[in-house]
Amino acid sequence: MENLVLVRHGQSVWNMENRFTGWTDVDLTEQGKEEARWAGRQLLAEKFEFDIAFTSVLKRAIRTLWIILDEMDLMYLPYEIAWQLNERHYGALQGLNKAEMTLKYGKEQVHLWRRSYDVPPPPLDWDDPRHPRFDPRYKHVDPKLLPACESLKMTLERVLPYWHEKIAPRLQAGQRVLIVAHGNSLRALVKYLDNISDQDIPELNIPTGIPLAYSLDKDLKVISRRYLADEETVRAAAEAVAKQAEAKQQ
Ligand SMILES: O=C(O)[C@H](O)COP(=O)(O)O
Repeated sequence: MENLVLVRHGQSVWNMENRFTGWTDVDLTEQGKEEARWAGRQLLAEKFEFDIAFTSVLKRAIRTLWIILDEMDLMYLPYEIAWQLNERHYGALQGLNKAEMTLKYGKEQVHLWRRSYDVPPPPLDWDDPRHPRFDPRYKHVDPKLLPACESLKMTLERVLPYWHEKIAPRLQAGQRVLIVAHGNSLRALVKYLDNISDQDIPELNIPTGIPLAYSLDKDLKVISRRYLADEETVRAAAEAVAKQAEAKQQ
């Protein structure tokens, strides 16, 4: 039986509006809540059990976790929330429409911002009211660690220490772990778990609301991984994520 399950939050309001979201704290849409319910029912039907869960400090992920736990009758499960599992910070792109940015900056540039390993989006200005240093949920975080934008590499550099310090020890102790996070914080973790190269990572898109189950050995090496949905469903959902930035016909 798999001992680690990753779930990207259900569709959010800005996913629906096709806006770059990053650290903006938008909620789930009704479709997103239904995706979360579906994920919970799938995990229950396949008799998954968990000892602990982890999520970010953003409500779209937290609410997805709550809904999954409710569907599994596991509302008592302990869980930890961590800014280190937040979505990649999309900097000054946050709030802007992905397709409109493709029209403005071109397909290649937007693809680099969304899917490259080490090209960050344009940063927020230091005094931009959206800068995390003004957000009370990060008041206990060293301001030097709070980003004005993040590449996937920068995201991995804050996800991985949290994985090693807080999550890996649970797995090595034999606990079964559920992580509900975001498209790019999970791309970072999957890059590490699956040993995906910097050159290949742009091809990876993670769909919302479909559990990705891993079996890890005692050294946390991947024995197996699978989505809890048929191959065509996963392919189509991942392709839809990739196409979000396609310029709409004017
Ligand atoms: O932050 C966002 O906009 C989304 O959650 C992920 O966006 P992306 O798929 O364009 O990276």
